[in-house]
Amino acid sequence: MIAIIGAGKMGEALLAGMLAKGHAPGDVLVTEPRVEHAGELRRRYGVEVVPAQDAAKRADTLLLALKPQDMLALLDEIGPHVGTDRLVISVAAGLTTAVMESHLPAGVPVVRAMPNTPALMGQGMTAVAGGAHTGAAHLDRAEQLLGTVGEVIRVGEQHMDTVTAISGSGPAYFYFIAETMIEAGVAMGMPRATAQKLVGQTITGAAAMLAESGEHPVVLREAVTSPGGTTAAALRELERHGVRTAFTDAIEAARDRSRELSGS
Ligand SMILES: NC(=O)C1=CN([C@@H]2O[C@H](COP(=O)(O)OP(=O)(O)OC[C@H]3O[C@@H](n4cnc5c(N)ncnc54)[C@H](O)[C@@H]3O)[C@@H](O)[C@H]2O)C=CC1
Ligand SMILES: O=C(O)[C@@H]1CCC=N1
Repeated sequence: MIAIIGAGKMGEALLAGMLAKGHAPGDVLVTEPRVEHAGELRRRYGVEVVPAQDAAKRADTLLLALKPQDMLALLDEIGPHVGTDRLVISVAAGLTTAVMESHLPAGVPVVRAMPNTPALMGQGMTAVAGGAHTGAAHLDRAEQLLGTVGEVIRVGEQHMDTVTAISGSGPAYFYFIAETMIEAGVAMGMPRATAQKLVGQTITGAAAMLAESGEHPVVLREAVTSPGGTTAAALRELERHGVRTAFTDAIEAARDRSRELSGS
């Protein structure tokens, strides 16, 4: 039995993705304190919504998807019901396995995972790192579970704040670019629906080329950039406005915020 504790944006994406990939609703418990949302989850997915302590007593794998700021109080609440035969997987940004372990009984295995919202479409990217009490079987279990909603890689925990900044937050950067491109088209007089279609399929096509060609993005970009043409004119403006530096600084800020959240 799996329990998803905290079914907000990320928890619900994982829930929906897992059910779509064949997990039976009867094998998944959910804890969600927002009463109205809990009712919606019951109706939409046919899962049982229970208090956190019940979820902790009944499930062998606990997938924690609360905000980092709420996590330690939750661990203190469920800790007495979590034995060393369970697996705790947290997707919270920043929180280290060591901090979480210190709020659970000694020896409870904790995996720190960082998924992203495309998990909802079975296209997630998740990185996992083990803590002091996780063995190969625990990481295999986490990888198998999160692998139902996309790809999984294992990293050393020292890389998890960088993972969070790149792939955890990453979808938002692409949505930001998409939004900006759509607005540019609209500003030039194009109907919004047309701009949205052009941008959506351009991102999908570019992503497919990147994924399937195996080429470095620089090579793919050069193939778009005709000598003396439109792309060169556009890229010159992006460089003039420091967009490359802005992205690097943005990703560093996300990494630093993730580190700060470890003290939640
Ligand atoms: N949104 C995203 O793209 C990603 C989020 N995460 C992580 O997922 C976690 C949740 O983030 P979001 O889903 O964005 O936030 P959210 O605010 O949408 O979801 C948090 C959920 O936890 C529930 N909750 C609050 N207290 C609770 C308690 N005591 N017991 C059970 N549930 C409780 C809330 O009602 C809410 O539904 C965070 O730790 C975040 O770092 C990780 C990867 C990506
Ligand atoms: O914004 C956040 O803090 C979470 C973690 C990664 C994506 N969303």
